[in-house]
Amino acid sequence: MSPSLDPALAQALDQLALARPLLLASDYDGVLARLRDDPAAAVPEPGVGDLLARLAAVDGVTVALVSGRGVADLQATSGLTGPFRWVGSHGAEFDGPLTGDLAVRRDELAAALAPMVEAVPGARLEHKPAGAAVHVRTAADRSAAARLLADVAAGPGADPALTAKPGKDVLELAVTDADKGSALVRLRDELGARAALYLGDDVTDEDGFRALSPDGVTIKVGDGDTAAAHRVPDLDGVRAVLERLVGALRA
Ligand SMILES: O=P(O)(O)OC[C@H]1O[C@H](O[C@H]2O[C@H](CO)[C@@H](O)[C@H](O)[C@H]2O)[C@H](O)[C@@H](O)[C@@H]1O
Repeated sequence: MSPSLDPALAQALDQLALARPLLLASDYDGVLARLRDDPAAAVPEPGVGDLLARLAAVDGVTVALVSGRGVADLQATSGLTGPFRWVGSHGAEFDGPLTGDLAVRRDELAAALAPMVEAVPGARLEHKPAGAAVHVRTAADRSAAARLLADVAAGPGADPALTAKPGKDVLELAVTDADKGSALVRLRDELGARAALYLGDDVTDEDGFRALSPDGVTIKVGDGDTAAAHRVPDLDGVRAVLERLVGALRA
């Protein structure tokens, strides 16, 4: 059974459910899927895909997945197939895959990062559509892991043409300045949404929380400072939010 929600959040969700058009947006890793050592193993929590599909089937409701992952990776890893809006690469993939003109800078960036990552056992370089991410979750030497992230930030990451996207055991450098906040506002405006919700757990989700404040229902998953108006402790709390919305929308 899902945990009960804070009364203020429950009331905000019930109120939100009355609005049309309505945008329901969520981050993926750490929100809909538990964090794993292997990013390819981060599949949705049981039942979450069904809840999202039920919400997306309601007239006037759009469900959007807004992730740091590339859209192709997000679709393949999640296995989700609902009629969702897919926004990937922290907002850089909005209308489909990125065009080729960014590819050269992205590939040069990955080439510069590769020897730094190879020098730290367990660290991993992820090649992404709009940049490259240095992952240290599986680096056993935590000092070396922290040093690598600091060196990446101070070295290649100091290039003003790049945007740093810090996250959980990861530092991504992106060749665009897209962010989740701008993507959410664009989506909300395109839909003419009268109300919007965003669920997120990580640093890059704060752009989304700030962009939808003060009117949106913004929900931080887990601990830490946040600009979100509400909080749930974990992924069971996320399921409780989705279930509450399904009930309120009678989806
Ligand atoms: O914006 P999100 O949907 O939260 O995506 C953020 C990054 O998620 C992935 O990395 C994170 O999750 C992995 C799987 O649990 C974990 O191994 C890693 O330590 C986390 O940082 C993904 O690999 C990145 O591309 C996303 O940017």
